[in-house]
Amino acid sequence: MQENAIEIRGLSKTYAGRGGSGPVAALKGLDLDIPKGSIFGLLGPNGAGKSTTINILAGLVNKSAGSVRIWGFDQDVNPRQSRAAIGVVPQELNIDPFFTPRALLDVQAGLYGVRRRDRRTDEVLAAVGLADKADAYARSLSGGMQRRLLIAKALVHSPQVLVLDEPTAGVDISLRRMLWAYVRELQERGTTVILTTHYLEEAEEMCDRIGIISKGELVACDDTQTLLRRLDGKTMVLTPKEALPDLPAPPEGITLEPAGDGRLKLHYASRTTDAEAVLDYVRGAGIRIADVATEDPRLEDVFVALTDGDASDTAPA
Ligand SMILES: Nc1ncnc2c1ncn2[C@@H]1O[C@H](COP(=O)(O)OP(=O)(O)OP(=O)(O)O)[C@@H](O)[C@H]1O
Repeated sequence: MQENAIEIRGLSKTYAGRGGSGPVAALKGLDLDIPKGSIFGLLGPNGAGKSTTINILAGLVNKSAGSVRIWGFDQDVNPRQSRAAIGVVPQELNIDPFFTPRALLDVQAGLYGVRRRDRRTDEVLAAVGLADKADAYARSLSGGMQRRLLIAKALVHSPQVLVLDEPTAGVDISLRRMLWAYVRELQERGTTVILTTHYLEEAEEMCDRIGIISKGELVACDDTQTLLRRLDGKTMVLTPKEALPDLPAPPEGITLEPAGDGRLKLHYASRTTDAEAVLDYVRGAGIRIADVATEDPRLEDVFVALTDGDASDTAPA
């Protein structure tokens, strides 16, 4: 049996330049497998190519080169089947204000050729908590409700793969919780979920597997736990009271970096090394502390680290 919900090979996209600027290579030969049944996080800094990838999956953007298989169907060979296998929730709230949720879902079901007797409008609306709004004008729905309606819209044709593009950007905590609970429920019922997010914590909490793209290329792709172990580097920045003495070699798990301005940076992995162990080493070295601060890796730092060579063991060839 086919193991992957999505198989992307050599995917490239070059946009014609906007406003007189030159062409933009948004994707440069992306290879990506997304296993069936997973909640997969597609991460990357602004402009990395996430939306381009998703829009190609959704059939909204034409690729320049490469191949895409969705649920085993090649987009070019079986466009109808591959399109039927995927539902995409866009970033923007683009709902016609004069439709009711029920009408909107009916139109969508029609577009996908779902027969009347097979329609699940009420079930889908109930699942996203909009049963009591089925006949209200969409313009009367709050932003959070509109987002849920977009998810319902992407689900009317019962796709095997659901893609959520930045689903929680600008969404309050309670709605975020609700969305995630629902995404988990979908996964339990067998749907493969792909989401893009800027929030590492969100990816950590939700995703079984994470792919990171940077400048149109995949720079890492791994199980979340494996990836996070590589990303949990912390830095303690220490300002000593006096000039630094000659330092003994640090214990395993701690590396030193003189900051050049008299301060000392100590890098360690918070999952394996306790901050207390770092401080013990500092005190043991006879350093008296005037000030101490810690730095967590930010997503941007992670990308820098991953593109600067140490990702070569997980980056695809
Ligand atoms: N229609 C377009 N025409 C020209 N260039 C585009 C177009 N759409 C995207 N780009 C460019 O392609 C690159 C990738 O953009 P894309 O939107 O896929 O990135 P992203 O990872 O989704 O970013 P973000 O996190 O900001 O949404 C960027 O340099 C962007 O400016």
